[in-house]
Amino acid sequence: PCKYDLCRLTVVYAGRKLCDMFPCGKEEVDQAIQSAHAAYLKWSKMAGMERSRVMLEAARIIRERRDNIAKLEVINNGKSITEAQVDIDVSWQTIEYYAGMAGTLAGQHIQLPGGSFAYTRREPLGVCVGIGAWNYPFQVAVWKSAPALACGNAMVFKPSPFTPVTAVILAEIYKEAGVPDGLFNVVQGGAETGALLCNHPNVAKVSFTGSVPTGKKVMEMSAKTVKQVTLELGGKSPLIIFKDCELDNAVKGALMANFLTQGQVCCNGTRVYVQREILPKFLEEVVRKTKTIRIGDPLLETTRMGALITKQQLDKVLGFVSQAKKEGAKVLCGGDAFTPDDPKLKGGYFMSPCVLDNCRDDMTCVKEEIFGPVMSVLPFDTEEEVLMRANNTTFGLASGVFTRDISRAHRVAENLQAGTCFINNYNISPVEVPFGGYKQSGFGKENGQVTIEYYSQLKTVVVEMGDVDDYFNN
Ligand SMILES: NC(=O)c1ccc[n+]([C@@H]2O[C@H](COP(=O)([O-])OP(=O)(O)OC[C@H]3O[C@@H](n4cnc5c(N)ncnc54)[C@H](O)[C@@H]3O)[C@@H](O)[C@H]2O)c1
Ligand SMILES: C[N+](C)(C)CCCC=O
Repeated sequence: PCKYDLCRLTVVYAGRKLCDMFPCGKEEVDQAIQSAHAAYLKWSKMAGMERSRVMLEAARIIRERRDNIAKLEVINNGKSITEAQVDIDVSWQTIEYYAGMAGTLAGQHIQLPGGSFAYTRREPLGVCVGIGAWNYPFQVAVWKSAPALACGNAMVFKPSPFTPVTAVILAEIYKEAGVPDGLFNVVQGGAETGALLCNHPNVAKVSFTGSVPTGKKVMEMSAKTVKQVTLELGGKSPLIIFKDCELDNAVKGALMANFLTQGQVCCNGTRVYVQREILPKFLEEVVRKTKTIRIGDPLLETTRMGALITKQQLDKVLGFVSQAKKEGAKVLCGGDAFTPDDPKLKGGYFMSPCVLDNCRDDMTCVKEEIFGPVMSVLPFDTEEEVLMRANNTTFGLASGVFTRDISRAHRVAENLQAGTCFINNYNISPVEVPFGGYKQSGFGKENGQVTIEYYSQLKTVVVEMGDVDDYFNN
């Protein structure tokens, strides 16, 4: 019998049981870390170019099996197949990108007096832990493992217990591509398994994606053995739409900022500030487009919105809508549980995407991360005012601005307190571009060249070419 979390976690899809999953306890976590360490000793001694070749093979396999993995991701998570395909494409691109970087990792040569010199070596950290959320299960596992492996580390990854499936597929692919056994290990489980990883003395780093409260706990546990930490946490990001914008793009951008993955996206721009003069037109268009979003079977190519992750999450999101109404918001569309016609989907956790008008900054729906398809719209008058309101939050993951005024766009981007600012689009994050939060949305980055620094450490080697000073006998 397992004493960790629930003895048996039942994973459901469309209200039906998908599989039973047994959370890993201390023994399994120890084994995973031990075997990862053994693999690390081999992998870290390989040349960057050798690691690169193995990673490129993993990317090739993912690309070849893209449609199959995407289907599994839909069943794992409930998002639409077209979104899942993008996630898998982003994933093999990420592995290719860091494979390319593996062969370029290098130090510096520093000339010192008398022919002496120093050099730096960029070295791996050791066994890194990745802990993932459920909204981008495969992609999050890749965003963490690709830079980690490129730098010569091993990784033990724990997916969310709600989406245990596709991280295992990734582990199988890495193995098939030729990484040493144990280099990328998956352990299953929830909070207690996660805590075992964060408290483990042989773990060098934890890269965590999840909520702010859990992120704080991860940081606290990691501090005990001074592990490095990357925290990719939640958000309540502002999207600012000025009256001089190209309205059609701003409306499409607001949908991109709110409704991908059923609104369960960390960087979503859920506080939509619209300049008062264009508010009626914006609302008319955004509601018209929201009402036509096709909700239903996520495995169909025509579907644009699938099911939320759990009944509990659906109830939580519907609760936010009820609370918003009580606090004076007006529901312009959606906000209800949705039952598709297809009988096999009856037990799924579908919801109609919701647009809320009459919102104020002090409302719960405007202050708290909902993590569901709910857009709160707020009017504003001036740039100065909207910047102050947009920044009045403890979160700082992302932000967006729509305007045709190029100076205004860059000035607003400079003054928004967030890790990313999208100008005239939203939720665009190719692998070359660093992604990460400000304030309580976390620290450290994923993607881009800079992430190499979060998975490696710099050793300085100082070389004396002359004699040692006789300082103590002079
Ligand atoms: N910034 C980003 O890149 C990003 C991306 C995706 C999701 N998120 C955030 O994640 C949240 C939603 O995901 P969630 O509900 O899975 O978050 P969560 O914090 O509940 O769980 C995240 C992960 O942490 C594990 N966990 C829970 N308690 C733990 C503990 N005490 N010690 C160690 N691990 C523990 C969970 O099992 C899961 O794997 C949202 O707030 C969202 O904004 C952020
Ligand atoms: C790919 N997106 C849409 C930028 C989401 C990144 C992961 C956050 O939840």
